[in-house]
Amino acid sequence: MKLNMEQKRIIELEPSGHMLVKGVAGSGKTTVSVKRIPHLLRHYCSEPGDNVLLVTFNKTLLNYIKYQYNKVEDEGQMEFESLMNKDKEIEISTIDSLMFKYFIQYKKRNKANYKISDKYSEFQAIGQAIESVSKDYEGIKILSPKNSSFLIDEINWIKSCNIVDLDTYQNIDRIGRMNGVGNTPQKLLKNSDTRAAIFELMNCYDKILLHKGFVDFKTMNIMAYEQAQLYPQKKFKHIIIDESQDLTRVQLEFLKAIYSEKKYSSIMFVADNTQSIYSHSWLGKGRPFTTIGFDMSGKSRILTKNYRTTTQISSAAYNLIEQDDAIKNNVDFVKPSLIDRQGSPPIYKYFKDQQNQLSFILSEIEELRNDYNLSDICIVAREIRLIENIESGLNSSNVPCEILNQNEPDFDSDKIKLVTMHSIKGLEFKVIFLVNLDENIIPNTKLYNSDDTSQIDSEERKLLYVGMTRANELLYMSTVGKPSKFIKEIDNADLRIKRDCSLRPFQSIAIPDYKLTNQIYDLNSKEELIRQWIIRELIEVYGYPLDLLILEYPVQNFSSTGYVDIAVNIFFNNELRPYLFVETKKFGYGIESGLEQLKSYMEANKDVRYGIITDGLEILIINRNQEVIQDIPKCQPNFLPEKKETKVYFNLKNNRNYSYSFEKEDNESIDICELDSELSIEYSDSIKIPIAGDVAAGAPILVNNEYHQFFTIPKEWIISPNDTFALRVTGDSMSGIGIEKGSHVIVHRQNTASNGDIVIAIIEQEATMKKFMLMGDTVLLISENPNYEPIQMKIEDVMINGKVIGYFK
Ligand SMILES: Nc1ncnc2c1ncn2[C@@H]1O[C@H](COP(=O)(O)OP(=O)(O)OP(=O)(O)O)[C@@H](O)[C@H]1O
Repeated sequence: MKLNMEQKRIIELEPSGHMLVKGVAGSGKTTVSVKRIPHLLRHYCSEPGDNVLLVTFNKTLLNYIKYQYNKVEDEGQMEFESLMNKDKEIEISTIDSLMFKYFIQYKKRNKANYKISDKYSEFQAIGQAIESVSKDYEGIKILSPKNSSFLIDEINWIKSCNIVDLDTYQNIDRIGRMNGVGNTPQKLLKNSDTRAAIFELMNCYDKILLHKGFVDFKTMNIMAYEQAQLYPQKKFKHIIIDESQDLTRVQLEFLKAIYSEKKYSSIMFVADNTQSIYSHSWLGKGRPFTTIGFDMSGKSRILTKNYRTTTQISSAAYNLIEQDDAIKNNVDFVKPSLIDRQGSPPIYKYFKDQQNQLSFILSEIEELRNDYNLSDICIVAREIRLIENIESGLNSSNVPCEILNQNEPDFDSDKIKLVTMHSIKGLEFKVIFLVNLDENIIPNTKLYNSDDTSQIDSEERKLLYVGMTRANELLYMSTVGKPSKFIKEIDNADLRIKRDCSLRPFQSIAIPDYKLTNQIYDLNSKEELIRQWIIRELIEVYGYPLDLLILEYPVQNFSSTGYVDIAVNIFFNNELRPYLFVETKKFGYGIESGLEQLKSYMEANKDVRYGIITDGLEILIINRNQEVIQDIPKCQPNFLPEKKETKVYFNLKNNRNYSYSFEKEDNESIDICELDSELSIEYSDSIKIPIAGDVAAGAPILVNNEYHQFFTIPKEWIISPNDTFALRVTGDSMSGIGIEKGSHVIVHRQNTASNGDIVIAIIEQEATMKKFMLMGDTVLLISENPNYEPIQMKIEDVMINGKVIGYFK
């Protein structure tokens, strides 16, 4: 991997206290964090005890980082490996395990043997606390057992923010609240009895837990922080905090407490707020670094290029961010810049039921096995139960798979990995299936309450964004039943209906936008929706002009006539003939029955080359031999009527042949090449020459003066603009030199001629074109066609009207 300039600069930056590295998903934040370690060890850890700590958010990410190191075998990496093993100057740890060690010391110091509470004891404790506190707070509706989840969540939030007194709680902006239950307590107003009651409830709840020998996880964090402040066992000269946007205030303050600030020390926050998916996080909610005592002005670096995913996947994922003002307006928001890594756009599939989704996953995996290892594939869902469903489906079909174990994940095992959206943070796989992107699942509406649904939407949207940006190469997204509202936020043009196919997923079209309505029997039919979608795709994606499409195209099959839903015609040798037949069924109807019909239509028509059958969900494309092909053939220029006309012009001024092309609809744009040369000829100016009429190259006819049509030719080809005109040839007496009936000659008006000139001669008020030859006092007018005899005339009977200076062959 060749690091970019900014990545290199960050890795090699001279440590000078706090700094921030912001970056978009896949921009190399983790890569930079990890590669900075050997640099710090080598150059900025010279004193005994100097050390480096890399903190990650979760265990999977921690193991992933370690795994990445074992995998890479380049020279620098080996050096790093040896550094890692040599001594204890470096520690890579999760924030939880670091804090837990301090909690143990806290317990020892206080001679207490607290255990971390489980969910059951917490719910029991909150029930008792509600009962007790509500006596003193009559009329505070929130103190009800039905709000237990909400209240526990609020207590956890208070502790996460390290709010230790009521006054602070009464006055703090409550950002990022979730309740965890469907029913919804009212807004928690500042300086209210409700807040006072909750604070009291927290104290009571803690006492009840403590009485049973428990502290909850967030209290454990506070105890660890207190221990680190008072008795920091080991301080670190350099701390790098990956995914720092997800940490709570207590966790951040804890890290500050174990940071040893001295000359050339550093604490580097690595963050991407678009990936902040935890409601209790501190910085991810848009709070400035000054709230934790750091002023980041002039101390932040930005990485904008997403190296992980293809341009197509990045663009599709970014649609979600575009919809979210809260994310875009965040001070630390970084807009991704695309790198040119082309690949397939994400594939979006809709399914009626779980079984169909599973069958699709199984059949795709079967295909993918040709190009990928099973360990390259990861299936991701919002909830663990959904992952377990897929796991059991894969197991029943004997497809090796495993739910990624947080503690000892085996990234290499030849098994498909299954993981929740929360745990896939920081990881990446070549192929990702995001399954069950269904209504109520994402956003998880169970988390909604009355006043902060947009906050929850924002968090859930980021979760989907995180999931989408984990894919290196291929991303599948699927829905069972009603799709998540986030799917609509992704531009349909950024999605595809299947692999290696340009067709975009079905989208309904409003009746006023229907095409070819004069050919439709029933505008309201369900089939018409599908037909109009395919018509739009044929035009917009595959480039077929609307006027080549015919609806209800008749096909004669023995004695009966069938009607194909859409026939796409093409021009073949300037003749229209059907090329594609499309049969459509109503949405989700299935394509089996239609396929047989399509095949019979194709057999009955000898011209058609391809057939398509679709019900908006499934699509099958077959060729003439009834073989399945992946994509609909695109419209080719030679399928269309010729727009350009090319003639050969023979210029009698220099005796050279030119290829002369012009647009049929705009004959002023011309293209001229010397014949047999591809190179266009530059000419200084062009001029419009009127077609003055016909000239019979056989029997002479009258030259008239009505100029309706023109030729555009280079000025260099003529003698004088005002004396030049063109005539259409109606006879064949000059065919021997290539002046055929129907072609045109360019004439310079003059009344003299030299021997050998081709002239327009007026004889008895009629024009004729002949070769001029003066013989004494008679003129010979010679045809270039052995069928015609020369005409001999007295010189006074012949009037020369002009000389041919060139002609189109
Ligand atoms: N300069 C580079 N050239 C090529 N690949 C790179 C470069 N920098 C990073 N990558 C690759 O891009 C992918 C993403 O890198 P990394 O995981 O460090 O990004 P990140 O910013 O931490 O992502 P996220 O925040 O989404 O977890 C990795 O596969 C990494 O190897």
